[in-house]
Amino acid sequence: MTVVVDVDGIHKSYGGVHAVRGVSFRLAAGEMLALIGPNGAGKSTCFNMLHGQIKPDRGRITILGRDTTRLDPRRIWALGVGRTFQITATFGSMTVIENVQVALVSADAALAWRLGALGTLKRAEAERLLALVGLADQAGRPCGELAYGDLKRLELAVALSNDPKVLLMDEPTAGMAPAERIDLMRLTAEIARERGLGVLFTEHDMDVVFEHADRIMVLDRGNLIAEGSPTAVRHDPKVREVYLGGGSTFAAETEVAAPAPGGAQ
Ligand SMILES: Nc1ncnc2c1ncn2[C@@H]1O[C@H](COP(=O)(O)OP(=O)(O)OP(=O)(O)O)[C@@H](O)[C@H]1O
Repeated sequence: MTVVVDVDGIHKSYGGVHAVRGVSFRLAAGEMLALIGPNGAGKSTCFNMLHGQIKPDRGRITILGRDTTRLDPRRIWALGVGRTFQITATFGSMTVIENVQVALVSADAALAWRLGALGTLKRAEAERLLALVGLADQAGRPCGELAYGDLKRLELAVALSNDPKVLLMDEPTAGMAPAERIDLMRLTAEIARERGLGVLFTEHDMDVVFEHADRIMVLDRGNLIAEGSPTAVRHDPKVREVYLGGGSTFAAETEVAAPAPGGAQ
């Protein structure tokens, strides 16, 4: 097993709030690893530490063999870490393919686009990425006209533009219709397996999690309370307690204890 991310005892507090308490885990190449937990469990804080937006108070993060604990997001991205956002971050006034071209050539290309000179720059590579995510026929449309599900696919293409070995997806399917969610994560899982890409994702939709994660980690109030296969996590008493025993805050997520239709067993 090739370990692409190795997290060792990371902590983060905000004043008196212990957002993340001593979390450790590993992500392997080609693995789909889900990080779940109720609201406020610490998922976003973990993500933000992994991609460098915030620094842990303690602990160590190693990505692709490099200590990234104190690196800024740009340096982490340059190592081969792709990222998608909860809220899509595309340029609405550019065409679909221009968004990917800009990602492929980064800062210089944004200037080229403003000068109207993006032209054929990285066009073939951008076309390949659009084909990979099923958007080849949308390439010339203004990005602002895309349906939300297609925007999410475009974001995936943009995230893959630096040929990452690690992909961090913070609630990738937020705001999507249920069928689109399953499609996006199926596509992501296929790409992950083909390219040996390690994918860490947070997700509130338990059908998506149980259908597509190879392994699931459960956070509760900053602590990693369970970790294992979807079957093991589904039957873990601590997880059931967190999702079912905690009262109304967890009501929206009670599906965790119910068999996911067609989900992994
Ligand atoms: N910048 C901040 N300042 C103060 N407290 C914060 C900050 N960011 C997060 N917290 C607190 O840390 C805890 C963990 O928050 P975090 O956003 O990581 O949880 P989460 O699992 O991602 O929640 P959600 O599912 O609602 O996005 C919460 O109690 C939150 O209020």
